[in-house]
Amino acid sequence: MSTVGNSTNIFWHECPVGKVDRQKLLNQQGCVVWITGLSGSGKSTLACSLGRTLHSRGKLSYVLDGDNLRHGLNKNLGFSPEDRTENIRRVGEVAKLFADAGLICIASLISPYCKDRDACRALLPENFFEVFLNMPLELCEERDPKGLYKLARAGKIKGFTGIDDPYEPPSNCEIEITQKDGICPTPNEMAGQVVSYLEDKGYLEAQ
Ligand SMILES: Nc1ncnc2c1ncn2[C@@H]1O[C@H](COP(=O)(O)OS(=O)(=O)O)[C@@H](OP(=O)(O)O)[C@H]1O
Ligand SMILES: Nc1ncnc2c1ncn2[C@@H]1O[C@H](COP(=O)(O)OP(=O)(O)O)[C@@H](O)[C@H]1O
Repeated sequence: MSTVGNSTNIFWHECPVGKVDRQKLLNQQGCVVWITGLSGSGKSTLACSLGRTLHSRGKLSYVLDGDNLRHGLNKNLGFSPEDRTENIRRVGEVAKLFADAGLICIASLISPYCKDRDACRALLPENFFEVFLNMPLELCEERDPKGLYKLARAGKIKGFTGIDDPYEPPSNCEIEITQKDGICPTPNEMAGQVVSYLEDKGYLEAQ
């Protein structure tokens, strides 16, 4: 019997079919690929390209996209530091469940604070891979596909990441994607970098 947070008198139930059984079924290993970066850095593009590449190789993945989750699970959260922390905490817990289900879970959120990303990593230390989409603010702002940077510069959105809210770059990420000679890798190339990493680590086959 345990007490966890505000939950008292609770019990953990084990099921006879476990993560290893599910991984055998899927011929892959469950993990979390956590993509962090500024708005407009290409997180959703990479997440979709990675999902497509894995799918074409017969690997089961699922994308948890920050913007999308804010339409449902996280619709009661805004962009204050406390709400962003709660947003990341919830997605970290959901990602952990997907990884336990045996899936390659691709989480794609700005996740601007190191401590929040580190807390997610601590939920599954062996199977958490942080991908830093390290694109310059100038490029993200030039892309501005939703016009949000323009609104933030005009003071019409307050607390916008990179403008008047901080983005803390990771110091311990597994994969960093950057421009080379001022050129951004294509979505396919970005996905390829992540797939190669997963393949080298043996995640694309059962244990
Ligand atoms: N103030 C502010 N700052 C940053 N982003 C903002 C803000 N307001 C709205 N948006 C839109 O919300 C998307 C980011 O949601 P996330 O859940 O990834 O953010 S966070 O991780 O909680 O910081 C982000 O999507 P992406 O552009 O895909 O990153 C924006 O479309
Ligand atoms: N590797 C890339 N090369 C060229 N354009 C890109 C690349 N990745 C993303 N983009 C473009 O940049 C914009 C922002 O990408 P998006 O994936 O929506 O970023 P984020 O999810 O980080 O906000 C989109 O218009 C997208 O088509």
